[in-house]
Amino acid sequence: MATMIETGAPDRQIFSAGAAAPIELISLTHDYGSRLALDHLSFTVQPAEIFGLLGPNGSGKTTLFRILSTLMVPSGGTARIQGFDAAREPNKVRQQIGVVFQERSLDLKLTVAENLRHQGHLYGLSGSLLKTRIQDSLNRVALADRAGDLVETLSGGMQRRVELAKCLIHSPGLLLLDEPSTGLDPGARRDLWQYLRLLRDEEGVTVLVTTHMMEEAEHCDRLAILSEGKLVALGSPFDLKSQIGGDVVLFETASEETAAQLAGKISDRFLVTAKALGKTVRLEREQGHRFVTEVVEAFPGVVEGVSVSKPSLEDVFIRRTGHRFWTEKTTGEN
Ligand SMILES: Nc1ncnc2c1ncn2[C@@H]1O[C@H](COP(=O)(O)OP(=O)(O)OP(=O)(O)O)[C@@H](O)[C@H]1O
Repeated sequence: MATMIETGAPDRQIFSAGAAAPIELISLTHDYGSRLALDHLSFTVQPAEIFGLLGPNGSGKTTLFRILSTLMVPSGGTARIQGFDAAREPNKVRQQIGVVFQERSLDLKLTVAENLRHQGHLYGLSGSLLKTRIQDSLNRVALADRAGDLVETLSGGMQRRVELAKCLIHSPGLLLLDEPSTGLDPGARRDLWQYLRLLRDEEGVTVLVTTHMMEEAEHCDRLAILSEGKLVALGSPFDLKSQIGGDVVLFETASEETAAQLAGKISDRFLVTAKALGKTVRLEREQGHRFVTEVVEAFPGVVEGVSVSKPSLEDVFIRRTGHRFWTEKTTGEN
């Protein structure tokens, strides 16, 4: 994946030269009364990249998604889509985007083609042009042979692909997908990502996905990681993880108090930054396995469990925010 990003990115940048960015956020802010949901977000999404918005519950993904899809006007700052202001020029923006919401938007009692036909009519398409677009859209998601079937007879994964075909009917350059893998089994997820990559590679479509799943975020070319409405990290999954040196080492202890004490002792003795997260002590270190032995020998009887691993996106989140991606209240959802 990393190699593909490295070789693909320069081409995409050449492709983007001179054109308006698919998405440009300038100090974008939104509050719901006293609650600040988006806090001065600024970043740009490049043409023909799959861009992920990753964040835990309440980080602001849905709020941003609703602003980009013109369902909501931000309280401050600017969101531009292909150069158009999402708040001031919503109709122009809608022509540029295809949106797939989490909730199903298909009519189960109609056929696949009928669903697409209705969508085409909403965009002013008709006659032979609409017919061609329906055919093309279904070809793109490998469902042309199911055009005449009732949607209710398709599997969940196929229905998700019809949603994708539906949002492609007016040939948008930018797709906005809200938690696209929700409810899909692993095989259907793989298929979905394969179609997104095809759209990116063969048609230069830009894709923005929101997700709270690390494994899904790993598929993206670049990510914006949000926490409490703030941008805490921006970059490719590979680069973000590379910024964390060595291994991530976790020591489990019996209590939060023990973890806090152990973190202090490890920091003092070994001159590393060890942090207590609940009952766990976390640190980053080259040669993690060797270091584990040193710590266990130095502080006998305190460590109840150990893990050593390569940095993950969760580690990036912890490094940038100082807390876990999933708090005690939300664990179990991931
Ligand atoms: N209609 C609303 N009224 C008041 N506060 C809201 C409203 N919608 C969202 N919020 C608050 O704004 C913040 C961001 O919420 P948002 O739904 O954008 O997060 P999210 O990242 O999409 O979360 P999730 O993954 O749970 O969908 C949260 O603190 C949430 O409680």
